[in-house]
Amino acid sequence: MKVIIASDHGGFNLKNSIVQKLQDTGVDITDFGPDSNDSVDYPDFARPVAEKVASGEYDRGILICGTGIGMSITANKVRNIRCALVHDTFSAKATRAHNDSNMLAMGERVIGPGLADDIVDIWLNTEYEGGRHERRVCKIEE
Ligand SMILES: O=C(CO)[C@H](O)[C@H](O)[C@H](O)COP(=O)(O)O
Repeated sequence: MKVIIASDHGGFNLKNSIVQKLQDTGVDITDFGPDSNDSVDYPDFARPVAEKVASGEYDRGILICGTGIGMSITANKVRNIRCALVHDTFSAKATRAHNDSNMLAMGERVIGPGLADDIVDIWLNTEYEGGRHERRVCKIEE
């Protein structure tokens, strides 16, 4: 699975710690940036990353800002993106199983790195259940 990640300045430290963790566990992770915690505008990172996931260049995308909200709002404007804003492990599992989410957004100012690592691990490793959920996901795309 090919994964791409980006942040703004508000999510810079959490992004780096997630990149390190995923690299250590052998995940194919691409860091889209930024490379410093200088102030940047989250749509400038969310949109291109969402487009790379929507095009199939990457299988999944992870976006981190201060709250995750601006990133998720932006990503969900790209067709075929289902970006879930998640700050708990139950939702991480549910959004993969039920929504087939292909992007994950989190806020560095909301949760700590330990919980974020657990969320990422669950989100990357939970399969979509299909079945009754397929009809609903299709309606989102329509
Ligand atoms: O988009 C956001 C809120 O929905 C993010 O939390 C941003 O990181 C935040 O707005 C950035 O705020 P700052 O005061 O410029 O650091």
